[in-house]
Amino acid sequence: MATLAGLQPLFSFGVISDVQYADIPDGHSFSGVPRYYRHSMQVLQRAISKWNDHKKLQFLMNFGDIVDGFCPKDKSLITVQKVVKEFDRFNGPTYHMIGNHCLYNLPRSKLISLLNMPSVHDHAYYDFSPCPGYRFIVLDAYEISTIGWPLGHPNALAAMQILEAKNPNSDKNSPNGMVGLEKRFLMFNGAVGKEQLLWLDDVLKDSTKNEQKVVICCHLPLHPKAASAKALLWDYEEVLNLIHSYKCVKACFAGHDHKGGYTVDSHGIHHRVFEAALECPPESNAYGYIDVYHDRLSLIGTDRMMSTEMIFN
Ligand SMILES: Nc1ccn([C@@H]2O[C@H](COP(=O)(O)OP(=O)(O)OC[C@H](O)CO)[C@@H](O)[C@H]2O)c(=O)n1
Repeated sequence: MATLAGLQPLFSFGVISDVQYADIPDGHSFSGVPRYYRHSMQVLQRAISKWNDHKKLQFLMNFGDIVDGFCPKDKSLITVQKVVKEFDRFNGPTYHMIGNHCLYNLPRSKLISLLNMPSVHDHAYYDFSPCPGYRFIVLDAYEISTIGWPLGHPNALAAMQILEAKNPNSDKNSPNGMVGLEKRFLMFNGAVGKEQLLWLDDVLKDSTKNEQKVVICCHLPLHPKAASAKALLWDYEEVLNLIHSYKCVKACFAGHDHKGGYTVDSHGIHHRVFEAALECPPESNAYGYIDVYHDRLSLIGTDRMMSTEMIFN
């Protein structure tokens, strides 16, 4: 059936990021931005109701940081379960990503099962195809990371080596004295690493063979013009070089940089970073849904989540 705007979407899905719920009083970020730890649950509740009312959303994408690092650690498990239970009110599946705050609370293996991630070999990266012409790839931005791995794990050691080489501060969350894009080498960020890049290459090859358009989802932003340097994936350049060697990737979506952002890169790929639910003052919202067409993605945002029309080259 045709609408005023043209054809009906092929499918639609809901988006939300950085709920960072905790049953603790309001606070603020390290740089002083207000954070509403309890209210973020209400943002999610309102989002779920709206998404269910819509009736035609096929699935949800949650861009990570389901729980905040300040959540008392004896409450981590029940807090994550509480937020997952809220997502479960949606009449369809939710695809989750792991964020740094998730890993401050629980080990990754526990998160992978709690978040019901369709992972293979216990990885927090995976892909799925909601319709024959589209493929979604979910990256794990913390595969190489000092957080979330058991003590002495090779991936944690590799991450520490990177931080030692790139960040001169004793507090590796501090960007003091660091310049430009080098500021991304902070402990609250991470990298996808070589193994995941090889997997990504395989999935992009297969998507190309199957003539599928690809949407990449990652907790950490992949493009410096869509986010501040302090929020970027450590190996964002390797990921960009790889996806630029294919023509199938149409959009990259992320969270983590709470103010949100958007750019179209030199290869026509849309990079959209979603505004955080956590930083919505009482009664305001940050969630949306995306209508997917053959030639574009149309984000319809609520309140603080900016609507964005993403037309393909
Ligand atoms: N200069 C800093 C900044 C942060 N920290 C500590 O690092 C932890 C994570 O920081 P937080 O701002 O909570 O991380 P988010 O994932 O919510 O947000 C990402 C950024 O906005 C990206 O730009 C936390 O414990 C901070 O206190 C720090 O020590 N020093």
